[in-house]
Amino acid sequence: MMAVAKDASNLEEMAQDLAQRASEQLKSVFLDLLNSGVDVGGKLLQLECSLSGLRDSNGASSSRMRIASMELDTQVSPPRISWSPFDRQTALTGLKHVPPRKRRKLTDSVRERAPGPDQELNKNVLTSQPGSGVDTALRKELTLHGQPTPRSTVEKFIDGIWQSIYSGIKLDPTEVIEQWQAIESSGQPRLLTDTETGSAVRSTSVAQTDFGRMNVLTRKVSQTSRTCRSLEVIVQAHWAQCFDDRVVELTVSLPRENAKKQTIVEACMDFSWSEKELRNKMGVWRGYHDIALSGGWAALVFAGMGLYRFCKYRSSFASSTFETLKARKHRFEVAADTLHPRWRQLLGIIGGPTERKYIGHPHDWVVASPGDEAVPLPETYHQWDKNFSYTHLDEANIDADVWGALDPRTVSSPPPDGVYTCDTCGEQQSDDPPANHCSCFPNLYGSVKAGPAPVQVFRTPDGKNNGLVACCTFESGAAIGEFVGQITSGLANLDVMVGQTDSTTYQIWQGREGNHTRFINHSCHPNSEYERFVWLGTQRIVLVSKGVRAEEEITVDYSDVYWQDLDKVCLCGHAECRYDKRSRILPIAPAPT
Ligand SMILES: C[S@@+](CC[C@H](N)C(=O)[O-])C[C@H]1O[C@@H](n2cnc3c(N)ncnc32)[C@H](O)[C@@H]1O
Repeated sequence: MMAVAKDASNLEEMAQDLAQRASEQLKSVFLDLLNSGVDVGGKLLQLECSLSGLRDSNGASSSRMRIASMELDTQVSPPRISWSPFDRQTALTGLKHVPPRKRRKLTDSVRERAPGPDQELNKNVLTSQPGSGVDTALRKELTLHGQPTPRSTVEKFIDGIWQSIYSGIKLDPTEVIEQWQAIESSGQPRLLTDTETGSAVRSTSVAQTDFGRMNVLTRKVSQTSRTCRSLEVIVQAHWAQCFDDRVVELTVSLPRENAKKQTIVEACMDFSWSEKELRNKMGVWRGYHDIALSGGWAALVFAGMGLYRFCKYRSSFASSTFETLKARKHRFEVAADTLHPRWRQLLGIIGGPTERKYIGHPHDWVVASPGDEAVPLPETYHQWDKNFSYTHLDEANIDADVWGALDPRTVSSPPPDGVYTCDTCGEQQSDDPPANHCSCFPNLYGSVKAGPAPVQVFRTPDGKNNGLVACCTFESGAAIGEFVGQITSGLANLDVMVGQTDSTTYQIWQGREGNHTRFINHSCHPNSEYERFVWLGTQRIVLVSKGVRAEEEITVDYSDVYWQDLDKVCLCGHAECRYDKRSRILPIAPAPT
């Protein structure tokens, strides 16, 4: 496959687009070849797509760029197809160098069953003592499980929806109204400060500078523009439905073809467009309509930048695409309703329902089987505890009855100069982002908070009750969350994490309060692991991805210590499961605590 670009500035965008489409087609070319029965003589075949630019931005002729490549190895049985994705860095500038990074990984047990009265509390699973089973983990940023992760166009489209729902930009129609009122009252565009709109004001003096004010204005205009764009696609999708309704209306007195023609003429008159222009737009708007119909309005409203292209080229418009979107409809709605409480008001413009369906914290809802509505979290524990409730915490809660004013996780007293240094990277740590230079887990510590982790509590189909599913990819080395709960001691016969510093042993219990890490199930082949980390002199337990794909269940190894005295069967389903054959087979996992 060869494509030619006239202008080098378009090359990269064109390459990305072609790479996406080519990668989907190359595989079927190879599969056709194999199915046709052609004898390729036990060879290694390579199929490559490249893009050539006639000249670069300086007018010089530019070289060929490899955008996709696939290998067919017929030396093995069955033949193996491997794929190299388009990588901008590789294609344009050579391989990006990612420096290895030292990490403290917990190689021993992480979760424990709190010992009963006859057991000793002596399993020091988390310890900051040197030489205690700590080793180094290297960060792999570009791969998952060491493999490139090809994503189909539909998967990328869905990724875009999740990223937009979880991005810091709130989709809120009141922003548009406030901006409009400000323009009306002063007769010209005016900067609304955060105080005027009731939002949190940044405490630093930067907020008072021209730059700070410009940041606020730019954010507001971006938000406004995004909201208007959402209104636009809602209206256009609804227009496609109204078009069909009008055709049906006219069909009462006209043959169907004539009715359609007349509807087009009516629309061309109102839009002042030629029929060709209208048909072009109609194709795209019908795409918006089909997305809203299958994935719900949230799928359309939060679709990322690729929406127009997705609907214009329609290369993925197959029934399977719409089934895929339909299966995620309620998942999108749970996230959209809880993170953007006012987004449904946008539907008011077409007379659609504006009432929120899912109220509360994103993890107050358990997403269920594809197509089913989400259920309130407490309901999923009623069979064990009719009064179940769960409080979502951002920070650990220290049990004052046990510890008083002391935080047992403290590993060092405040340095005389007040400056904490990271044990891992050696850089200065601070809760004040401009003063912080440690970027070990930037989504958890020291940076401006990026919002909640893109994960959902889901109903497992195999008897583990709930679990945690990733909405977006977590690259290997990325933090999924801190193990947050009640910092206590002396609990018995409950699931706890045991932590230990040089001087103290403590328990973290997530039974009634904590965060999303509480819902993570065990697997004998997990895709995440716990690492200990010290932030501002306090020990933290961080769940770190080993390469979690979007839509995959997040799992961790609870360890032998957890399972050894437990009368439970492991339901992880892995071929090398260590605890699937226990003395007693239970139909459903006992009450998670
Ligand atoms: C921390 S909770 C995990 C979330 C839990 N599934 C829930 O619904 O709340 C730990 C409990 O989940 C269940 N569980 C986790 N992993 C499991 C596995 N691989 N096999 C069986 N049960 C598991 C056990 O009941 C365990 O006590």
